[in-house]
Amino acid sequence: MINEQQIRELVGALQDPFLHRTLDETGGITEVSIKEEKEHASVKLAIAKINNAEQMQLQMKVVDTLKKAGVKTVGIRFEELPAEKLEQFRGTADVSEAQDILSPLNKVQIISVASGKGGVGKSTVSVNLAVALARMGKKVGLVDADIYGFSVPNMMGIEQNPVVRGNSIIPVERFGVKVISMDFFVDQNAPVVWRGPMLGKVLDQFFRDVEWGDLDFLLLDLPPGTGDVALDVHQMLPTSKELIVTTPHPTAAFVAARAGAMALKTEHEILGVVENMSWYESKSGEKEYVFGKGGGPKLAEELRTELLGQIPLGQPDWDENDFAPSVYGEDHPTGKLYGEIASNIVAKLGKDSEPAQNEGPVSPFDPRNN
Ligand SMILES: Nc1ncnc2c1ncn2[C@@H]1O[C@H](COP(=O)(O)OP(=O)(O)OP(=O)(O)O)[C@@H](O)[C@H]1O
Repeated sequence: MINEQQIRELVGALQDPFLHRTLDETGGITEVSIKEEKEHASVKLAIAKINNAEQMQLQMKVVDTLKKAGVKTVGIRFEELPAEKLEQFRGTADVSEAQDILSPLNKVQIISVASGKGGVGKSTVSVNLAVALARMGKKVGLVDADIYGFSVPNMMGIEQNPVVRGNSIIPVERFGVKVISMDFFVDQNAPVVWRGPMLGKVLDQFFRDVEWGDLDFLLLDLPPGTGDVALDVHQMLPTSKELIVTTPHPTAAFVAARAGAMALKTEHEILGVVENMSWYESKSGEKEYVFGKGGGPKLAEELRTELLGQIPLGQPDWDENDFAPSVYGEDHPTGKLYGEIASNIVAKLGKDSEPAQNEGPVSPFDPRNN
C-alpha cells in the first residue's frame, strides 16, 4: 500500500478543472488519510467550483490513479477553495470560467437504492420512489444501474427508446421521471454478459453522456448484493446516499446488512431502510405476515439509521390505457405510502435548504462539458 506522501504526489499532479493548475499548485489537497489494513485511502480536495460535471470527472481520475497505484477503495470529499485563494487565480482562468465559478451552484441529491439479495423489490421501490418525488414537483432522474438484470423500463411501461442528439443521449421521460437503462441499448432480451470494467464503463457513460438537465434527485437502482458494479458506483459517486431495501424476513435483513456495511466502509451515508413485502392485508383488514416480521426495524437499528417505511404486498391498479406494471397510483394506499417515504426523504435531506458545504452532492454531468 502506498504512503501519504505518494498519494499527495499522485493526486497533486492532477489539475483543478477550472483553474488549469495542478492540485499541488493550488493547495487543493486538504486532507489525506489511510487505513492500511483495509487498503483504503481517503482524500479531501478543494477545487474552484463543486457539484458539477468537472468535479465528477476529477473524482473518476483520482479513483483511477489511486487504484492503479494499488489502493483498493477510495473515499473522496470535495470542498470549495476559499475566496481569497480563488482571487489569486482569477486572472488565470478565462473570463467565462471565472463567471461560471461565481454562478449559483446546480445541486442534485444522489440516492443509491441497494439490497443484499435479488428479488426483494429494490427496483419496485426505486421506481415508485422516483415517481413519488416527481409527484411532489421535484426534478427526478432514475438510472437503472442493475445492468445485468435491468427491469425499470418494463416496470414503468416505457416503450420508446431514448433519442440521441449529437454526442448525448436524451433520457426517456415517464411519470415526470427521466429514465436511462441498459435495456435501451441491447437487443430485445439478449443477455448482458459483460464483466467487471466494461460494466463500470457503461455506468460512466450513463453519467457523462446523458443529458439530464437540471435535477433535484438522481436515483440509482443498483444491482443486488455487494458486487463489482455496486462498488464502482460507490467509488464513482462518493456523495451518494444509500437507501437499503429488505423484506421482513430476519435472514433477508441479515444479508442486507452487508450492503449497509459496504456503504459505511466506503464512507457513504445511509439514508434509511425500506421494508418491502411487509404483510398481506386480507379483505377483512387483517394483516398476515407472509414473509416474517421485524427484518426492517432490526436492520435499521443495526445500521443506526431510520426505517423510512413499510410497503405491504399487493399490486397496483392497472390502467389498460396507460400500462405501467409496477407503478402505484397516487391515490392507491401503497402509492400514498411511497408519497410519505418521499416526503420523509425530502425533509431529511433538507432539499429546500442548502446542503452542507463540504459534503454537497455531485451534480449531473453535462456532456457538453466533456
Ligand atoms: N410490495 C410488493 N407486492 C407484490 N409484489 C411485489 C412487491 N414488491 C415487489 N414485488 C414483485 O416482486 C418481484 C421482484 O421485485 P423487483 O424486481 O422490484 O425486485 P429486485 O430486488 O429489484 O430484484 P432484482 O434484484 O432481481 O432486480 C417483481 O415481480 C415485483 O413486481
